[in-house]
Amino acid sequence: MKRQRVAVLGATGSIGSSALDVIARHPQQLSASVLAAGRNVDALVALCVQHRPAHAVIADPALYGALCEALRAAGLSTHAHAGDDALCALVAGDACDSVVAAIVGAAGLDSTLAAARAGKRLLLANKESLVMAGDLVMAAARQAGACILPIDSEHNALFQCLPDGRVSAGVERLVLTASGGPFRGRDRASLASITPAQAVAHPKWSMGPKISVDSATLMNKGLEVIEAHHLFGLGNDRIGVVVHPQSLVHALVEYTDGSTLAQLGLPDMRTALAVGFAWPARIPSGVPPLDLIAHGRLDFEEPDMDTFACLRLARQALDAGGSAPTVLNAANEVAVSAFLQGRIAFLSIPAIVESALAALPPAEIASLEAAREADAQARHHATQALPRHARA
Ligand SMILES: NC(=O)C1=CN([C@@H]2O[C@H](COP(=O)(O)OP(=O)(O)OC[C@H]3O[C@@H](n4cnc5c(N)ncnc54)[C@H](OP(=O)(O)O)[C@@H]3O)[C@@H](O)[C@H]2O)C=CC1
Ligand SMILES: CC(=O)[C@@H](O)[C@H](O)COP(=O)(O)O
Ligand SMILES: [Mn+2]
Repeated sequence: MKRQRVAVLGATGSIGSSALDVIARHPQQLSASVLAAGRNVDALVALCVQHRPAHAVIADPALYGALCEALRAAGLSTHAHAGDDALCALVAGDACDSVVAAIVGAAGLDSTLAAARAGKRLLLANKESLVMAGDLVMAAARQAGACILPIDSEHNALFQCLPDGRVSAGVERLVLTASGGPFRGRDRASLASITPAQAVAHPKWSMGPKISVDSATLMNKGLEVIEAHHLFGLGNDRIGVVVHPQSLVHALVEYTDGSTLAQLGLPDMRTALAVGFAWPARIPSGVPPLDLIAHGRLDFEEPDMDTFACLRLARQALDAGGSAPTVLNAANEVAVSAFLQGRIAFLSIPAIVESALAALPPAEIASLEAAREADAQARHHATQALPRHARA
């Protein structure tokens, strides 16, 4: 494996931390050459002290001075940058060979697209960019010859279970597993008083707050169905979801001959990241092997789409096509953020997403501008809806 210089976008987050852990295990093969974060200068500089990247990027331009000063105070020669344009230029330029796209939300779209357009090895965790503008990202990667390595655990699992990571003749169906989240088995009435702290307490995975809430509403699985559609080119009807509370089987591929191939492993994202860095080779990730005897059992059940309406809404958006998934994603981001701030109730999340989808008919997404416009309209609609859902 050639030594890769890696840009880690979202370095201060959960995926960023797992990626840096794997990189640090392989100093001969991997180095972190660019580290990027949103607003957390202290955490970013602490990572720079540890990993000595050539470049550090803070998204908020108002924090550029603070970043320069903190790097200087730490005695580092790391070059400071600020803003999305600077990040996209670094991602597309000679500073890195591969890019871990792990910024949370639609904020990750431009840098993901920049990596795809520049033909980089793209370790894609930021599922929202595919939901928002999947046709554009996939087309850009195809045109530039960028290799997309799915990092989302289910899609990484599918990639591993498919020959050459692609759907070809003989593949019948893809099946994503879902943990069911912290409220699996609960009825709708019991979800009315859920607090942010309860919603982010994922039973199996340690993740950032936004994706943790998405797992609790099952929106995460809905986003993942759309993500799988773009990555593997199959329709809604050939992408199944099965609840598997142990989170040990990450996804399955059903073949026409009756075979089902599955990928199993402990719920630790370092495995998917190691696959992304090394594929088609394999490198140690720090994750221990799965001891099936110790775990004892694997359970599977149907998802409850009446109680957890977000999965149903995401499937409807995929069927509606055009801007509907973009609207779904943007309205969900606004609603989840308001929920995390304690401004709206847990059950208002699907209500706000549903109302945005109903209010904004699907439009064609033929350009990045069209995706941005649909995203902005949905954010506006969802933001306007917040006062009607305000908690007493
Ligand atoms: N965590 C997981 O196990 C998994 C995550 N994913 C996906 O990976 C992505 C990251 O998730 P996760 O690591 O959990 O999230 P976290 O909340 O833990 O981390 C988010 C990262 O994004 C940065 N960030 C936030 N806003 C901006 C912005 N406007 N511009 C640039 N950077 C920004 C944050 O920087 P700062 O610290 O400065 O705010 C932080 O580094 C998401 O798309 C998620 O869906 C997919 C599968 C599994
Ligand atoms: C680790 C990962 O890939 C997450 O997306 C995970 O799938 C979340 O778990 P849920 O199955 O509860 O959504
Ligand atoms: Mn996932």
